[in-house]
Amino acid sequence: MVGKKSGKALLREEGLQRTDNGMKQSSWPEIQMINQKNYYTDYMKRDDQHLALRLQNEANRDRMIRNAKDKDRALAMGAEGELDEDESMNNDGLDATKIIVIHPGSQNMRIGFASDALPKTIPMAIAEKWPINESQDVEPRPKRQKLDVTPEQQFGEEFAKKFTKMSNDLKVDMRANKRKVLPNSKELVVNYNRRIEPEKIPEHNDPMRIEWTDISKDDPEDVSSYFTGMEALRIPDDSKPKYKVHWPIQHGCLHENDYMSASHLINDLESFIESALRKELGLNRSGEWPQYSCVVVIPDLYDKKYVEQILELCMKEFEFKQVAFIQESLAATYGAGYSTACIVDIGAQKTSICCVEDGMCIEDSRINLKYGGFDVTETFLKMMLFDHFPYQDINLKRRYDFLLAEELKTNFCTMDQALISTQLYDFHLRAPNQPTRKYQFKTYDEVILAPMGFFDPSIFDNSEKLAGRRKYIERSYNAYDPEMPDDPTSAAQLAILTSIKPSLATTANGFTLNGNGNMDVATPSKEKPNPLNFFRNDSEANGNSRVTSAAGSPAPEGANTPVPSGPYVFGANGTNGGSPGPGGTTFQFGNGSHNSGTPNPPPGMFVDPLARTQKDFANERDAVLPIAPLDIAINTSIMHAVKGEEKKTKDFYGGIMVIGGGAKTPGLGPFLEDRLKKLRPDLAAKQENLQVGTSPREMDGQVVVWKGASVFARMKTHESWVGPLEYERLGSRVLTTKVLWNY
Ligand SMILES: Nc1ncnc2c1ncn2[C@@H]1O[C@H](COP(=O)(O)OP(=O)(O)OP(=O)(O)O)[C@@H](O)[C@H]1O
Repeated sequence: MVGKKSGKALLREEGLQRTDNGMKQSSWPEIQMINQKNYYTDYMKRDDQHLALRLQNEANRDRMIRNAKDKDRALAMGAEGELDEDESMNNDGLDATKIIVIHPGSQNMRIGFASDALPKTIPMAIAEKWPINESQDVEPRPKRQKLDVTPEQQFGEEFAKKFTKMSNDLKVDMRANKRKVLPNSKELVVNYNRRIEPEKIPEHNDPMRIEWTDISKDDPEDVSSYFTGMEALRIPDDSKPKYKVHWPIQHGCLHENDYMSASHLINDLESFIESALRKELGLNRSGEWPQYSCVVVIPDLYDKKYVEQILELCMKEFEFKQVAFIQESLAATYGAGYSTACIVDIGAQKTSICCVEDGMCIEDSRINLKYGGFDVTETFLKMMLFDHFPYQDINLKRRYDFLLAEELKTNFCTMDQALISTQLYDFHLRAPNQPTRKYQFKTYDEVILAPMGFFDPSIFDNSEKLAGRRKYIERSYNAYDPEMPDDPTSAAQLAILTSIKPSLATTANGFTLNGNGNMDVATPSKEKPNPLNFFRNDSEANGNSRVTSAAGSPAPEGANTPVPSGPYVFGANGTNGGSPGPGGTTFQFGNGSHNSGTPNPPPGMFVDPLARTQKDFANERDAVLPIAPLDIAINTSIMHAVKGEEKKTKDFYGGIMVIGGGAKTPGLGPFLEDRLKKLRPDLAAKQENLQVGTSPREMDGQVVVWKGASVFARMKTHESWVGPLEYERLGSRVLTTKVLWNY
């Protein structure tokens, strides 16, 4: 029987093709069928796509066979059940005492076994014999603009103005908070400090005298020997022979500016880790290292070349059994035991912010700012020197002065307004081969204004933070397209950079990103709009001023493109309900930006031939120093994480965790919370909607990342380990299948 379609079915079919007014029913693009004749895919055809899986399966099979054999043996011996799972797992390299966890940092490296409760912390410094030491090599820090002038003049007019303004603003704020403000506190401090002469104490009478590093056992002719950590920092500056201290990592990146060649830098990194393995972990014989697995913590916005370099060191030099990587923020959530949080990690020279949800970093929320606790130390000294600090010769490039300055900052800086009054303190200056000198000095608002730099980073000296970057080590490019930079970037980071350099809002290929994160087609070059118009139209027209003039950040090109100045205001009148869009000044930039940072133009669209290439765009982006007030940066990060979802907004604002050494500044948490509440008054009403906390269970905020990495190291379920066989076959390409995120 020949079937007939029902009337309804016929109508339905017709309806799909046309409607009464002849228009299509859906605006979804029609997807053409793939022509099977010409169809090609390399999915699961390349070695790197299935090698990891194959090796994993082989390992599982071996383990099952081994377990079965063990069970048979146990049965034969009549001891069934005695073999517990943990015991059998020990054979698979998951014995925590055989896993090394390393967290390198700009100032400190943390290292330990995954079984340790706490890591060892070592200053990440290495000293080698050198014709001159570091304080002779570069000018003193804080950088004095003029010498032989009064202390108030030595840092230049701009600093003087800025410091005075911050001082006045603080007074106003303190009065508004009903705190006592005496009119002459500053004069009292200055008058006291300028009169002080140090009291000399003979070294043998100083009970706290420092044991300087004994270099007599180091052969002066042996150029390959070195000291690391505190030993390096305690080598007398005037030693014979002289030593120079290098810091292989600065601002969270390889410190190219400190070296004459890439190989020297990498050698130092290797020597530093090697010395930590020997001295701190007691693994003296290199023959032992292949028995150990290693987990390395890397930044959220890492440089691929850096990760690949570490992988190479671990595989080829240390010959570890296997290596795994974890990102800092993710590790922090493991350490704290949270599944969802906004992690704010204030280190020595970088601050990273990232929203983590269900065990994954939200890629577009990652932000990496180039400031941290070291900037507070330097600024505190600058402010104290300005106020006639009695030890005017202090120089952060001298080892003993650096240690002293860190001590002063840690002991006296606070963000608690209640503690701000004229205070009398003392310190001991201990320098090698000199009598100890005891100084007294007074402080007033310097102790709070220096850490307030986190919220007004133009007070920091940002002038040389990008110096020497990519001097030797090029950025990473896509293996199949050598013109396509492929270091990870994020929409939130780009928003920060764009707020400093608005021309970055135009992507490579000439596409302008609008406030919705969509691309506007570029007009031909002659009529190409000034990129700043984008901001004027979308932001300033809405009454939101934007953009900072963060000191040290390059200004946009062209005299006719002035940087709009003024405070950062994100969100419409500060009440943007978490949805970035044209109404606010939060910008959401394209999807899939983790690859190149800029979306590719949609097919068929006009591409301006004169527009920048992806490489130009990356160059331009890399030339901008990412600096923004901490509260603004957190807001930007969360906005890019939640993409307008109200529940998520509350989850992240309600779970901000500040960690890292810089976050130990007393009063920082409540101060930050207060600032965020002013930025987001819509969330401020309920305490649980906006909360800033530190690491739980009184865990030291400096080690929570390491702790989390050690938890990760002990997990039996993840498949992130890279073994020598995979590395030998695939090289660094193995990371694509082995890390938890898009590599
Ligand atoms: N109690 C404290 N109060 C204030 N600051 C502190 C305190 N303890 C440590 N710091 C500061 O913390 C910083 C070091 O922090 P941390 O060890 O987290 O940095 P890092 O991991 O080496 O750096 P980065 O994250 O930049 O790579 C230093 O600037 C130090 O002065």
